[in-house]
Amino acid sequence: MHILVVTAAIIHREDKILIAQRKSSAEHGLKWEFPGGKLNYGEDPKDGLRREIIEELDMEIQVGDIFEVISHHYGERHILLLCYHCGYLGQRPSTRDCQDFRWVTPAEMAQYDFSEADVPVVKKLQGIK
Ligand SMILES: Nc1nc2c([nH]c(=O)n2[C@H]2C[C@H](O)[C@@H](COP(=O)(O)OP(=O)(O)OP(=O)(O)O)O2)c(=O)[nH]1
Repeated sequence: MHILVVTAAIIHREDKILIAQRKSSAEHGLKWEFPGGKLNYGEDPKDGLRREIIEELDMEIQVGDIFEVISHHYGERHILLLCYHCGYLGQRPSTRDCQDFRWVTPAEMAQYDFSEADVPVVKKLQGIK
């Protein structure tokens, strides 16, 4: 048994945040999430997050301060989700390793089906934690 460390980016562009939809073939397929992924052994979390955003969206970001840390259990699977505020550097994202993406306001996130672990993150962004 071990904890899976996952980094996720809260990428701000004016009043909107980038959300991504998982591929239908992935676990939690078609759920919406904050883009990111699993941290590799020995990797700095901010470096890992920059790497994941390139792999997923083919885009460079500036990784800032931590926004929230979520400990969540999906059955036997325990994940530690590190969510960082990130700066948008102006590059257009692409669906390199995701189904879709959208720029949405925190209020608009209510219309999307997020992975369970993200629900408290969405609430915090909406200011209703
Ligand atoms: N990236 C990301 N993953 C999340 C979020 N919420 C959440 O429960 N997860 C879960 C889904 C997965 O079980 C795990 C992340 O795995 P992943 O499949 O995205 O990671 P990865 O890109 O490194 O995957 P892979 O190389 O193994 O295909 O964390 C979130 O907001 N962002």
